[in-house]
Amino acid sequence: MTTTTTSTRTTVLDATGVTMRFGGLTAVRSVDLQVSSGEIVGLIGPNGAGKTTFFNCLTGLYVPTEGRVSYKGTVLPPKPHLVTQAGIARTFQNIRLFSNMTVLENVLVGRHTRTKEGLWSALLRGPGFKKAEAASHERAMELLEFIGLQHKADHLARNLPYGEQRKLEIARALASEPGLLLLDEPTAGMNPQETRVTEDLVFAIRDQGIAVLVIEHDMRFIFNLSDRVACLVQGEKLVEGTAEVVQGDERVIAAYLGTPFEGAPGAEEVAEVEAAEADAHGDTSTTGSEGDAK
Ligand SMILES: Nc1ncnc2c1ncn2[C@@H]1O[C@H](COP(=O)(O)OP(=O)(O)OP(=O)(O)O)[C@@H](O)[C@H]1O
Repeated sequence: MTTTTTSTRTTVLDATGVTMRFGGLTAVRSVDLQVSSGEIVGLIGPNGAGKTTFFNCLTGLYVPTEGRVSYKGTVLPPKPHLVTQAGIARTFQNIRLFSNMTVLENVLVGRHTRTKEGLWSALLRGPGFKKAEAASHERAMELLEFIGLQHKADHLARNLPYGEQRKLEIARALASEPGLLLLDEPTAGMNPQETRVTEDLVFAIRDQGIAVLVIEHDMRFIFNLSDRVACLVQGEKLVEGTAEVVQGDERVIAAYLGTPFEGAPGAEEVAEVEAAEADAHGDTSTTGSEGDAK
């Protein structure tokens, strides 16, 4: 359902009650998240909180055990290529470039969901195909210019420095002309200078009308960047709000420091396990544990 959230903004992504279980482990538990056009939303949480699993549910890599994911009012089919076709593109935590292809070819690969020319047209290399090929090439070069890598168009991807490989992944994702871009730890492994450049790049992407949802562990980066931040802890959304709200929430601080807090996700289960362990050791006291809420 596409709803107007402010005067001009519309809901691009609407995830409702998304739950993902792997056997006995609930990696994501009943998470709701909306992203509107023109917005940058940050997704934070300690290691293992379920952030990437949630991304995988949004992009069709996983079929959520429960819940629903809609893009611009249409429920998404759980197939990655159909999700890309619908308008959601992503990058991965671990860079997934075609290392033996050139920089330009990597971006061209990202355009395949937007080229209409079929197999026969490609094999016969007719005028329709040549025209489409030229248009794709032009668009790919524009994107390389946008990320500042046009001068390396014919370099092999594997020869790029790490920071540039991350940028190339973003260009490849943009080549599919998304309305929503999901970035999974875009500054991982970057130095502070590269991180600043990436921050400007994400703002520029947003200014082109693309909504952005970004997972990051670099708190300065995420709080500078995001209009709104959601924090996952043990698969549950603990809090969502502006940088000030989330930064000031004691539960978020506690979750990062591993300090237990009242009502923490999983706290009941931890208490049960502790009680069972204490019973097994013939100890009647269940207190005294300094274990975290994980
Ligand atoms: N395919 C899978 N099968 C079984 N368990 C999984 C699978 N994928 C993720 N998990 C588990 O789900 C939980 C959440 O993992 P996930 O990678 O989503 O966390 P994360 O918040 O992205 O962590 P990080 O910040 O370290 O990347 C972890 O306990 C992880 O081991």
